[in-house]
Amino acid sequence: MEADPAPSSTPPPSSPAPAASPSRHPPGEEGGGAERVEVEEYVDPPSPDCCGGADPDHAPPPSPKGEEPVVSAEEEQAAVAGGEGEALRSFLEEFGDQGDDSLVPSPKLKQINTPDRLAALRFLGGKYNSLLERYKQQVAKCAEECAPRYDGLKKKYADECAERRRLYNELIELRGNIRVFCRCRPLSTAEISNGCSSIVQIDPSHETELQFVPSDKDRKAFKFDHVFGPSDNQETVFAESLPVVRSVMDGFNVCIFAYGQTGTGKTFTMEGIPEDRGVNYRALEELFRLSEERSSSVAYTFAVSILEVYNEKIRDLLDESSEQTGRKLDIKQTADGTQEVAGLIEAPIYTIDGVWEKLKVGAKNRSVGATSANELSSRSHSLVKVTVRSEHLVTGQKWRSHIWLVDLAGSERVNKTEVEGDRLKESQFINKSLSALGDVISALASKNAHIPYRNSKLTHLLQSSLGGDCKTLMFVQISPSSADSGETLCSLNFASRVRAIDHGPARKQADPAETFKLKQMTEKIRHEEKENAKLLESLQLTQLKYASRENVIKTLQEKIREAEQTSKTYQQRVRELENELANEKKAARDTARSTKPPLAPMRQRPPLGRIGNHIPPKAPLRLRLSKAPTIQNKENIPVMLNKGSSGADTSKAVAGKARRVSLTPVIRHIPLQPKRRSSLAVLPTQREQLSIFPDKRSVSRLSHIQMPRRSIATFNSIPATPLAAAAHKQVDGTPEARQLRRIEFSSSKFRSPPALARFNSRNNALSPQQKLRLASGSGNASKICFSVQKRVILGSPAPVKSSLLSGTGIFNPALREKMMAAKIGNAQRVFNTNRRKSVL
Ligand SMILES: Nc1ncnc2c1ncn2[C@@H]1O[C@H](COP(=O)(O)OP(=O)(O)OP(=O)(O)O)[C@@H](O)[C@H]1O
Repeated sequence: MEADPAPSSTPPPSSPAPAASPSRHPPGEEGGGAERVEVEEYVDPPSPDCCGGADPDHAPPPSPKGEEPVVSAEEEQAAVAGGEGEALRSFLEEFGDQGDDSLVPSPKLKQINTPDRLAALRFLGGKYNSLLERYKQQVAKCAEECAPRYDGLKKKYADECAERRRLYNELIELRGNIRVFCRCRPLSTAEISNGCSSIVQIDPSHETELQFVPSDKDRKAFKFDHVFGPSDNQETVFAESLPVVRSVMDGFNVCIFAYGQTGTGKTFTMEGIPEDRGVNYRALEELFRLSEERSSSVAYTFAVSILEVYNEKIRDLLDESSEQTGRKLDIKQTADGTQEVAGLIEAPIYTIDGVWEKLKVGAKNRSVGATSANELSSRSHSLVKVTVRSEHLVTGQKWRSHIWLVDLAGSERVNKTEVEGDRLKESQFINKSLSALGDVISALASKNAHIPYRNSKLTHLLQSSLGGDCKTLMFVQISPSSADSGETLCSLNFASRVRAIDHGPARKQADPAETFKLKQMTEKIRHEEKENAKLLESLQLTQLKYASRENVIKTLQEKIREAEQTSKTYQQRVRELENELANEKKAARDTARSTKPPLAPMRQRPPLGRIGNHIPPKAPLRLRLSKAPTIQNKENIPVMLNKGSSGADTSKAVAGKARRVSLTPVIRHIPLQPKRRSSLAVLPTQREQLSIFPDKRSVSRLSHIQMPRRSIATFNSIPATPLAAAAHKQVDGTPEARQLRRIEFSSSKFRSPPALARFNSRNNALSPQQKLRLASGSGNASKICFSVQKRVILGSPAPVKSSLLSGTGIFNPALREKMMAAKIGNAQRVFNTNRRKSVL
C-alpha cells in the first residue's frame, strides 16, 4: 500500500540537511511491504480534532508540557553514533523536533537505507505509541465530557419513543380496535379455464372500497379498513398490518385472523409459502426486530404455542409425542380474564430461525385434506399464539401480552365441495364453529348482554380477542370468481358486521405477578378506605355530640345569666325594702319617742307579773291607705278594705277607730314575692342558742336553722279574705260592734288564715308580762322582725268562736313558750311557705 506522495505533505526543511552518511545497506533492499504497512497504520489520524497535525499543511501542535519526547536525545545520538546514515540523520533532524503529531511521509522513509531504517522505524514506533496514548486520553476525556449530553439524549430518545407509541396506539384506537382488511386473490388457472369472470372490482385509488358486481345489474359497495387486490403481494399486506403487530410489543393483546370461503387464500395470507412468507412469519420477524431495536431500554422474551381446533377438539401442534391423541386439552379462564389452554406447550424462541422451525412443525402437524375446492384444504382452525414478556430496564415495569395468529378453516358448501365420510364430518364441525363465530359477532355488533362465546371451542378461545380489550385484525378472504359469488357475498356481509362491532379501547396488559401485587395493593387500599370511612363517621358523630353539648352549655350559660340577672333584681329589691324598713323603723322609733314616755330602766320597772292587764298608751296609727294597694302584701301594714253595708269605706272608719299598739320598737315590713313567702324568726342569743341547741354543730350552723313558725307572732288575718269577712260580719254585724274600735296589725304580705287570726281584746289581749317580754327584746330590734298582725277591739268585745282562736298564734301556750325562747334571739327570714303554713 502506497501513501499519497502529496507534495504538500512534505514539510519544508527546518534546518540545512546534514551531510549524508554512507549507507550500509544495499540499494536494492528497500523497505518491505509489511514495514510500510506498519508505518502507514501508525500515521493514520483518527480524527482531525484529535490530531491537528494530520494535515501537513497545518502546523503541528506543540508537545504537551512535561511529556516525554518520543525519541530521547540519547537514543537519537546513539542512533547517529551507531553509524546510521546521512539519510537517517536528515530524517531525524527533519521530523524529530516536529512534535508528536507530525506525519512522516513514506517517500522520506524510503530514502533511508536499510541499516538505518530500523532506527527510523523505532523512532516512528515510539512516536506512534505516544500518539496512541494521547488519543486514548483525549477519547476518555471526550467521553467524560459527552456523558451527560449522551444521557440526556438517551432519555429524550426514550421519551420520544414512548410518545410515538402512545400516539400510534391512539391512532389505532381512533381507527377502531377491530380492523377489517379484505383480500381478494387472483383468479386461479382452473377458474380461468372454466370461463369464470371476476365479480370484484377494486379501484386502486380507493383502497378502502370494493365493488361487488355479480351481474351487470347488481352492484354492491363494501367498505373496509383496507382492500387488497389480486396484485397486492404479501409485503404490502403485512405493511398495513404492522401497526397492529407492533402493539403487542407495547403490552397490548392482539389477534389477527383470516376468514373466508375455502380456497380463497387464508393459509396463503397467514402462513404464506416458503418463497413468499405470510403474516405469521413476518409478524414474528418484526417482533424480533423491535426487540433488538429496543434492547437498550426493554428486555423481551418470546414463547410460541401452536394448536388447532379439529372437530371441536384442541390439539397441540407442537406436541409430537404419541400421547398427543389421548390428551385432552381444555380451555380455562385465568385470573386476569383471559383464556388459556391448560397443558399447552409454550416453546421459548430466541431467534427468527427458531420461530420458523416451530411454524414448520405446526404446519406439518396440522390436519389438512384434499377437497374439490382445495388440494390442501385446512380441515381445522389453526392458532399460533406468541407470548411476549417485557421488562423495562429503567423503570422495572413488567407486562405480558400475546398475539393470536389464526387461520380459520374455510366455510364451504358441503354439496358443492362434494365431501363425504371424514371430510363431511370435518365440514360440519367447521361450519358449526364458523356459525358460532357469526353468532358471537352478531351479538357483539348488536351489543347483546349475553355473548355466546362458549358455543364453540373457537369462539371460547378467542373470547378476549373478539370482545375483550385487545386489538383485532380480520382478513376477509374472497374469491373473485363469478362461480363463488354467493360465498363471497356471505363473507363480505359477515366482514361488514365484524367491522360494525363497537369495540372498547384496548387495555395494556400487565404481568400477572404485577397484577397480583396491584390487586393486593388495591385490596389494602380498599380496606384502609373502609377504616377511614368508619373513623370519619365516628368523628362526625363526636362532632355532633360536641355541638349538641355546646348548645346545652350555651343554654345553661344563658339560664345562669338570667338567674344572675334575677338575683341582681332581687338583691336590688331587698336593698330597697331594707332601706324602706329602716326608714319605717326610724319613723316608728321617732313616733314612739314622741308619744310614749321613755321606759324606766329595767330595775325601776315593776315585774311584768304585777302589771296585770296593762293597756299600753295610745299610739298614733300609721295608716298607709294611700299605699295599701301597692303594698298590700306586706306585713304590719293595716289594710282596711272591708266595706260596710252602707257602702262607705268601712276601713276608713275602722282605721279611725283602730289604735296601733307598738309592741316592739321596730315593725318591719317584709315585702317579698307572693310565691316566696318569708317570715322573720326570732333567733335566740348565743347563750340561749346553747341552751336550745345542745349540739355544737347546730350552733355553728345556726344561720341554717329554721325556727318553727309558732315562734312568729301572728295575730290576725286580712279582713279582706272571705273567711275573715265572715268573722267580721259576726262581730261587726251588730250596731255595738260597729262602734268597736279596731286596731289591726296585719301583714299584707303574710296573711294568716282568717280562722286563726281573729281574737278579741278580752280573750286575746296581750298580758303586760307578754308586752314586757316583747318590749325587752327591743335590744335586738335591728335583728328581730316580727310579722305582727293584731286587731285590738276596743269596748265590749263580741264573742268570738273559740274554734277560731284555740291553739293558734301567740295565744297558743306552746307557741308562747317558743316565743319566749325567741324573744331575744336574732331574726331569721324563713322563706318556706309550707313551713309557715304548718306553723299556722
Ligand atoms: N393472493 C394470492 N396470490 C396468489 N395465489 C394465491 C393467493 N391466495 C391464494 N392463493 C393460492 O390459492 C390456493 C388456495 O389457497 P389457500 O390454501 O391459502 O386457501 P385457504 O383459504 O386456506 O383454503 P382452505 O380453507 O381450504 O384451507 C393456494 O394454492 C394459494 O397459493
